[in-house]
Amino acid sequence: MGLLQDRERMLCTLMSNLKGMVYCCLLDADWTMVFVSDGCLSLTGYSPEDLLFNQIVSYEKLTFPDDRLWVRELIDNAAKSNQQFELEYRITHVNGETRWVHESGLPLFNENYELVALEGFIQDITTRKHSEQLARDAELRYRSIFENAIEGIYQTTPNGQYLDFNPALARIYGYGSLQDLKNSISDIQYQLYVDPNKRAEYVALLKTLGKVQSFEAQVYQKNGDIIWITENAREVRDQDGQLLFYEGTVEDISERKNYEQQIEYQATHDSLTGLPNRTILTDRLQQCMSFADCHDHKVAVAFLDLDHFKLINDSMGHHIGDGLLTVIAERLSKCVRESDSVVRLGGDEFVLLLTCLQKVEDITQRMLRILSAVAEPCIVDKLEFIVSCSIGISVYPGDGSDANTLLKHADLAMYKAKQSGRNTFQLYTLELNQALKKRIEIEYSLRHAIENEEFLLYFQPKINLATGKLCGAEALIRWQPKDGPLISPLSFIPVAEETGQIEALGRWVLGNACRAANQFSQLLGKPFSVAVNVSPRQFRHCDLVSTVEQVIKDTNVNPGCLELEITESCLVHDTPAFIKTLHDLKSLGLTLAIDDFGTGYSSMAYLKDFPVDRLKIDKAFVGNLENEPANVAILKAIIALGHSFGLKVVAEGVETAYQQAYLHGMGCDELQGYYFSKPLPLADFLLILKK
Ligand SMILES: Nc1nc2c(ncn2[C@@H]2O[C@@H]3COP(=O)(O)O[C@H]4[C@@H](O)[C@H](n5cnc6c(=O)[nH]c(N)nc65)O[C@@H]4COP(=O)(O)O[C@H]3[C@H]2O)c(=O)[nH]1
Repeated sequence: MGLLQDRERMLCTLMSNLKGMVYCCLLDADWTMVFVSDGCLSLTGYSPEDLLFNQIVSYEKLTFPDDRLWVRELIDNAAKSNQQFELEYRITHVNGETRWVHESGLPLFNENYELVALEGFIQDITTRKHSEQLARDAELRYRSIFENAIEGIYQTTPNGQYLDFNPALARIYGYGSLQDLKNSISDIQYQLYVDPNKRAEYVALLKTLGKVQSFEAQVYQKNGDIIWITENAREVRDQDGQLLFYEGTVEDISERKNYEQQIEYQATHDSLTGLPNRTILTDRLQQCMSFADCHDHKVAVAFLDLDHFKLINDSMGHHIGDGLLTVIAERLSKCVRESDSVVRLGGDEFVLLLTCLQKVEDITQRMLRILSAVAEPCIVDKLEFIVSCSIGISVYPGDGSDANTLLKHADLAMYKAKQSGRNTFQLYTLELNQALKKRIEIEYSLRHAIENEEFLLYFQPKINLATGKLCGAEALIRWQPKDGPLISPLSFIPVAEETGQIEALGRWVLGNACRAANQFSQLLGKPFSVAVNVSPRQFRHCDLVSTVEQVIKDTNVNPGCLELEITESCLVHDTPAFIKTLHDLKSLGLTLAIDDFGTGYSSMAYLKDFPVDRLKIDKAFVGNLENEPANVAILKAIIALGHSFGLKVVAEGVETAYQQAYLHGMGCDELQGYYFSKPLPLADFLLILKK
């Protein structure tokens, strides 16, 4: 008995603590409750007494009106077939709120198997229902985003099969439908990615970082077109950390990529010729060097500069210059192999990177081909031009281990090729480097020397053979650096010529020679002539006539005491302008001499057109008079030629009594040479004059 009471009490406790209502009801129209547990209050808001026997409210009333019909139908059917039932529906709480409930119950029969009541349990599931609703709403919302997103969204297996994707993905990849894409791509790595390694990279990133961001790659569209995409993706794992799939988004960035590529192309290529420009030269060369290292090859860096291009550009106009450059660029591109590069540095300078060379000798053939390709006639604007080029070559690894050194050495060699007469190529050598370094040093210090007036004039006497007396002097420049030995003009005049520094230097010489002539004339009490060397560049580039005129004015020299020595090579340009310059100079009252006669083209024609007074026979013909009988014939011919044009003939470089006597015998007018005196500093020369 005690045990039974205990069980009843335990059941009562259990029922009153249940979160829900235990009930027993009749199957009438009100679902009249004959028993409800204490849970009634929290479920409905009514106390059990209010609901029992429909005291205040019936359960039928509490059932949400829209649900009443189907709830009854379902329970009736279950009861009739003696089955347990479970259902979820709504009730109205006493406070007016609608609550979701879950009911499970079963029919009760009496001993005559007549259905008499229902027994069961009703639980408030509003919170769960809300969560489910929220989840459904969210699912709907996200589905809509998924379906309508502009970005492609996908889930794939780690080994590259699609699990799910949205319409945008199919659209981006050029497929007509989701199904189309699903049927077509079964291996993303090899069917989609242009470079399958990219997919491997993507998977590796996901494995190490768990995600990829802004991962850019090229993929094939259905029709074979290639597009650029960017992907963001992550790994999705289950609660145990097992990898389920990859999930990510795809954006078509072809437009941006194409634009970037276009910008990059413009930045790295020359707009005129379409060749790569200097911005990528170092990188390219670096790549070639690394490749050469791996394959034990050599790389040639050929620095190519067109000869006299500036002249064509300036005289014919830039459109002709541009046309020529385009033609040459095409020819150069055709002369090289696919693995080689042709870069336009700017202006008329190109650099060729020749790869896969086994030995330096291979370069010669290729350079000869380039020289002759460039020298083919070019037709631009229906005009025919013939241009040549000079090429300097350095070879990796022998001539430098980094890009800058190789380029610098190729440039130096090119400079040498220009010096060697152009239309040729020159390989870089160590000696060349040293010589050019020296030359650059001279060029650099010459600039300061001009500013600091580190120059001196030496004077070498000229002897009149008829009288045996001093008849003039040649002014010869010397460079006396502050803390160094005297430098010969042979070292720095050619540099000054090339760099244009000769113009300032020439003005300095002219001024000082005129002042010296004044000094000498004053000392002797009669005009004394000083000869000055005028370089070819002075003739070509500056207004020589007005410079000389100005110097004569400034120094107040007697123009008859100034002689200008022009080298024979200058005279070859017998253009009307050049002849006019000679006449204009002559009209200033000075005298003109042709220097180094016999070493140039010695065109006799110019002797009759040019208003010159003297021929100076080059010392090469005098020096070997004793041993070279041929020189005798030449000397005789030159002297006769000069005299036949009414010119005085001067022989330079007389070093022996024999030479002096011989030249005397041949009728030479004046002599100059170490036999009489070396060139002397001003003070020493004044001493000779005084004697
Ligand atoms: N072996 C030998 N040499 C003799 C003898 N007599 C004279 N000489 C040298 O022969 C050169 C003659 O000058 P150049 O032919 O005009 O050749 C000159 C000239 O072309 C150039 N030069 C010198 N001064 C000037 C200048 O003020 N302006 C320009 N533009 N060039 C200059 O530099 C060249 C060399 O000048 P320097 O060294 O002074 O050399 C001078 C002179 O010292 C001799 O008996 N034997």
